[in-house]
Amino acid sequence: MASVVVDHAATARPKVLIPEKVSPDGLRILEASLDVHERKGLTPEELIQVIGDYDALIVRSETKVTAEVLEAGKKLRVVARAGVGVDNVDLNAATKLGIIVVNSPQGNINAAAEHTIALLMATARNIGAATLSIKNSKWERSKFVGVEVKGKTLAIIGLGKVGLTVARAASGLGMELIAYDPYANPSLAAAANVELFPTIDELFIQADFLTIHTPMIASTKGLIGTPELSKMKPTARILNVARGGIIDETALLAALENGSIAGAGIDVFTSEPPQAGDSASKLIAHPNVVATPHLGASTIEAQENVSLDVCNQVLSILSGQLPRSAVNAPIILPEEYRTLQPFVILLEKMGSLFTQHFSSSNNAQQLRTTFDLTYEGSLATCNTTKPLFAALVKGLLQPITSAETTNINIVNAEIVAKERGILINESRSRESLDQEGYAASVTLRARLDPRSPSASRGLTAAPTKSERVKRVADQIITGFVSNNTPYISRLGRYSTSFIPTGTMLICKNYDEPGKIGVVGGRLGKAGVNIRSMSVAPIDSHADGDAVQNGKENEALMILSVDRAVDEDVRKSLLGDDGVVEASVVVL
Ligand SMILES: NC(=O)c1ccc[n+]([C@@H]2O[C@H](COP(=O)([O-])OP(=O)(O)OC[C@H]3O[C@@H](n4cnc5c(N)ncnc54)[C@H](O)[C@@H]3O)[C@@H](O)[C@H]2O)c1
Ligand SMILES: O=C(O)[C@H](O)COP(=O)(O)O
Repeated sequence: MASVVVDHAATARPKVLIPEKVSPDGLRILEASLDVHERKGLTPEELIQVIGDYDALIVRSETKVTAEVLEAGKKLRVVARAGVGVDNVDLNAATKLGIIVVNSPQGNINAAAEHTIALLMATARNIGAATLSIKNSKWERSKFVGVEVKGKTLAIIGLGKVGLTVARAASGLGMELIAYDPYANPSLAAAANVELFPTIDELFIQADFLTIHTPMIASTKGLIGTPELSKMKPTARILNVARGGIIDETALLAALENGSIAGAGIDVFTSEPPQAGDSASKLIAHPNVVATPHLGASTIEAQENVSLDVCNQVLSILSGQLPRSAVNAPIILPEEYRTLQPFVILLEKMGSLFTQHFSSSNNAQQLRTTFDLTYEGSLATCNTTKPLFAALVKGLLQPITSAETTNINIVNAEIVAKERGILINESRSRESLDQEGYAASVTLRARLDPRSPSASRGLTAAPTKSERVKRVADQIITGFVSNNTPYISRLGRYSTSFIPTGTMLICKNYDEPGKIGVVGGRLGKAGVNIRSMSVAPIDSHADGDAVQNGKENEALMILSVDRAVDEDVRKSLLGDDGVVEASVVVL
């Protein structure tokens, strides 16, 4: 058994870069544990120059988080989008680099919906043009006669979170609601008084007002062009608070100019900010257009919501916990989050314990191992175990690598494991754990792998069945969670119960009088205090052979100590008057 010395010297506080205006409510909660640098107005080149210093980046829609930025972010673990849309973040590059991208999919829904209603009313009553006129000292009452929305048909394309919120508000204004969304929930639509249409065409024909609330994806880019606009009533008005490019700006300008529609309320543009002479700026200049500079989410309340949401997620990720809304990772339901979170900690500890306790000095080679990971009890019914898998890979590699491992997460764990030659077979056992006093447990079992330990030790013959059985019996860790605290209940052939935390000394010995005193004395001499100690006997269910062979007095002594145990101190514990094996693990 080898000890692995891990340097746990205090590291600098993680740094977070915020190159845009993000509400201070969230930033305040970061300041307690992170160095928060607000640096507005960085050019793309400057961003690439400085990003290498940062562990986290928080942006809104203005910062282009390109592959170059992400690659330059050598320490970057999370990009947080304080809002919904992540079209300004190169998700593929982030995923490849193991950088988690999180967003806040709920925080600004109401703001976007209210802004849509504001543009709806503004286009109906010519608010923009009338304001401009009166500010120019004119009094043009007859020029700005509007229309009422009550009794009019509002056609909604995309009946998701914002679309439904708009529908509910418009229903309160007395509007008739129709929608097209092939993936909409019909009962939610019905509850909001929305008639769902199976095809989009009828919406163009019937709409007095048409509003778009889809994401900007391949199927929605240019969704509304000249053919669609030409089907609309000449009195119709169109709104876009979703994304620039869903309506073809050139086609919209032409439709306004030739009178095939009456007006438009636009918050989002193909290029932001629009450049002089481009299609967006020509559209904005049209007198029948009410335009806002991407203000859909710009309310104090929404900015507070998204800021708190993503800052909490940044904190979670930097402290090794699960993010709530990772965009480039499987979504974890809130109830699953509660179940999985303590097991994520447990799995990381089990992986780290495995490497430190069982590995030889040739660690990287040793880890080319096949593992069986078995989830028992309530964990067996979880929809996803990906975070647990990732936590295990992270734990296995943590003691032997540095920067690379800190970047292991649910996004890249499978790739990293594959690269390292670690194979993990996950399985579920639905056997009840009622007798055990806890609801779920996990067992990690190393399988003898023809590629690895034997070969690395220079054994040429194939392992015998008994060798295989022995290895399997030797290299097992079982853990469970009780009151949100992780416990190890089996370590190798020994049945135990300890909390895997801090520096631990694990000694194998024959349970004879005086051994504990020897270990305590030698540690004391080296200035190492024992915080707690437990003795783990051989698990007779797991290793009947050992019991039969008269080795039942073999036991593990597991000590939690208050400081690092140096290699010479560890060695001083070995010997006839001491213990048979000793490993130091830092968990
Ligand atoms: N202007 C702003 O500041 C602002 C603020 C918030 C959200 N948004 C944007 O609003 C849009 C909607 O956001 P959300 O939170 O409601 O998203 P969402 O995912 O909840 O809803 C989108 C809906 O569009 C539907 N959809 C997808 N493809 C479609 C298609 N081809 N035809 C019809 N429907 C389709 C989906 O089924 C889904 O129901 C997004 O583009 C988002 O980025 C803008
Ligand atoms: O996607 C979003 O959340 C909105 O478009 C808001 O973008 P913003 O944070 O840049 O205002």
